[in-house]
Amino acid sequence: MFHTAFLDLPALDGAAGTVDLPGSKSISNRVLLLAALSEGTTVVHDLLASDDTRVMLDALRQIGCTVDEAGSTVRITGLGGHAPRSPAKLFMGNAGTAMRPLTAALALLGGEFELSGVPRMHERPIGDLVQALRQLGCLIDYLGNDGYPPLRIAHVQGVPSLALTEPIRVRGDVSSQFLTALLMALPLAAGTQSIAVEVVGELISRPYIAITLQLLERFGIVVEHQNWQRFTIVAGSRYQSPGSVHVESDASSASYFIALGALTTSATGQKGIKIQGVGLDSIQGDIRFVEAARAMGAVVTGGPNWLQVERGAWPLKAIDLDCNHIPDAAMTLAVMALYAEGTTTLRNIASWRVKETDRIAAMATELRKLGATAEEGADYIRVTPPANVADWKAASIHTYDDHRVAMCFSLAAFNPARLPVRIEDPKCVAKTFPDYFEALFSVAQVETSHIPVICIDGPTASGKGTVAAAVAQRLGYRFLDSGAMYRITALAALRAGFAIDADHEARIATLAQTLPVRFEGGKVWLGSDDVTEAIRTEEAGMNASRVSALPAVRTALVDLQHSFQRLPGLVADGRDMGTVIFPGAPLKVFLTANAACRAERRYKQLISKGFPANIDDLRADLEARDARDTSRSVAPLKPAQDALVLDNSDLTIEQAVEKVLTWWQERQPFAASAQR
Ligand SMILES: Nc1ncnc2c1ncn2[C@@H]1O[C@H](COP(=O)(O)OP(=O)(O)OP(=O)(O)O)[C@@H](O)[C@H]1O
Ligand SMILES: Nc1ccn([C@H]2C[C@H](O)[C@@H](COP(=O)(O)O)O2)c(=O)n1
Repeated sequence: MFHTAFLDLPALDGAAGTVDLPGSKSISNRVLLLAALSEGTTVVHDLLASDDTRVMLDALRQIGCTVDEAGSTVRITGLGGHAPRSPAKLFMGNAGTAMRPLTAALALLGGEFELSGVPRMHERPIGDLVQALRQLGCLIDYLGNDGYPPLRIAHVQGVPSLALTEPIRVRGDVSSQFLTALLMALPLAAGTQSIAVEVVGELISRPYIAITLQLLERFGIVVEHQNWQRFTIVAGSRYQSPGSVHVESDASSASYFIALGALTTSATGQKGIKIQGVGLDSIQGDIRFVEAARAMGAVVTGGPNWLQVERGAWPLKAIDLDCNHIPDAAMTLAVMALYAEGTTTLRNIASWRVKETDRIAAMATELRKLGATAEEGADYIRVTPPANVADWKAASIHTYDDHRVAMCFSLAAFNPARLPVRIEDPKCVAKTFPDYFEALFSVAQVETSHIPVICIDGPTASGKGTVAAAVAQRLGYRFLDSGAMYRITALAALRAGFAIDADHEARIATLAQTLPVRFEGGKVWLGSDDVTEAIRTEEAGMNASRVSALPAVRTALVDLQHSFQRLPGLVADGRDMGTVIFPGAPLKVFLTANAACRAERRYKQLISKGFPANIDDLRADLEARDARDTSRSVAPLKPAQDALVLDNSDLTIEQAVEKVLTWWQERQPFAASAQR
């Protein structure tokens, strides 16, 4: 996951390949709650690991369920008729799929609970559910504003006596989660009598209710319904664990990759995008996004657990669609509309206004930043793409702590104007798809020379490794420590019994070409040996300097260094990054510091690691190393012609990092809007 303040996506050319999607959020949280209410142990396979499932799991532990996690498999031993542990304060984050059903279940189970969330959760309505529960006889207080969380459930005496003879009435036109919450909780009270729930107003997002009914059935609860307006929980209903449940992949998450298949082709001739984990027979309503994508031109085929998507009509066809049945996935259509001929209208999406953010306003605002025309109404959005290629703009997309805004706007990186797109706060995707951008990059195609590189070259101990690593971390870019390649080569050569000299040049070069080197978890591996420490000694640095003067060795290491230039970008540190390895890099920094300063830094560095050191010897060594590195015949250490020189003798590390980031920022087309 990218924890950076923003993530810059360079213009992407195409996409092809296979993606495995994470589990469905809707199914995951429903299954967790049903398992918690059941008797016995349920093993849940392929559970989504995300912010929303995390808050549900934490809450279930707090109320007394046993929860054992092993990767994506979770074993839950439910309450099975026992009282939940109380009192308890439960934090629900921004997870509507946890807040609403838990409120209903705990209100019926009895006990004292406070349920709260992030500030946005406290703006998301829950009044209609609370009203329905109060109608039943549950005691629930608002702790902030009426109609909104945080809430207090106040059944100190345990299970409340409930008024079940009359049908329970609940509004269906604000959020279908209110009805889902009641349907999942009411079987707790349906021992001797049937319980009826009547929907007031039109039921929105009906497919989500269908998921609820299907999962209830798997847990032994039969619910009959008449025309989706009246639901009856049959008397004698009891939650029974099915033993194990597999969570299918998230159909809403699939929408980004279905869109990707529809709007891209592959330079390598591969055919489209294959999506694994969810198929045309999915129980999730958002699978009907496939119909909308087909209407826009996508060619979609599929089987029980997979989808294959290829570009069909191009440009895409504009559509006018009632999206009530696919409220979440429909956001992806708004971005696909950027690639359509004409105006796309998405209707009946009033629920967008009470989701993680006001999604209608958010989508309209951000689409306009890209150069599109976006008109918003109370329950619709109308999108007309930029009139010409030249009308596209490089935008910094604000994401409103809304995972879907972040994910669907990543698709704007395929714009015909070849402009980069900045996604602010990319970690918001953690709500449902923590590794979304990694999955996107695994199938996205871009000519390597278009992947941005920042080069930081300079003499030894100037701080370039430290600064380069920090810049890479701030941008979410990969990091290449090219000096490590030479250090490892020297070590491997000595271990193979080769002296580091011209006589052994060819053999060392052959060795370098096939180095079994891996950089993993902050460690450097040579085959199965952890050489992290061994390559960091002063002696190893001097040997690296010697080996790096052999032209054939330099040539042998070129491909390995180039292989680091991958999405979303690279920061490379060394001696010849800007002059030889990445001569087209848009930013080249030559980082220096005076010799006294560098010797002192190295001295402190070694002493802090417990290595003995002498500052005069260190200075003599680094000057000798500088002399060899600058005077060798191939790729000598020197600033590239277009490099910016930064003497950081009097700068702190953070100041040097900020300077490089400022230079980088000045080169970005969306510099101004990123300052928000
Ligand atoms: N601006 C700075 N102020 C103070 N200390 C710094 C500064 N920059 C780097 N250092 C410290 O100097 C030491 C050497 O830095 P670093 O290892 O990044 O240098 P380098 O140029 O990559 O060296 P080499 O080429 O030998 O690998 C580190 O301990 C680092 O924390
Ligand atoms: N791009 C590079 C990187 C390193 N070297 C050589 C010269 C250095 O003295 C030696 C060790 O580098 P360090 O880890 O200290 O950065 O490797 C080079 O020639 N070209």
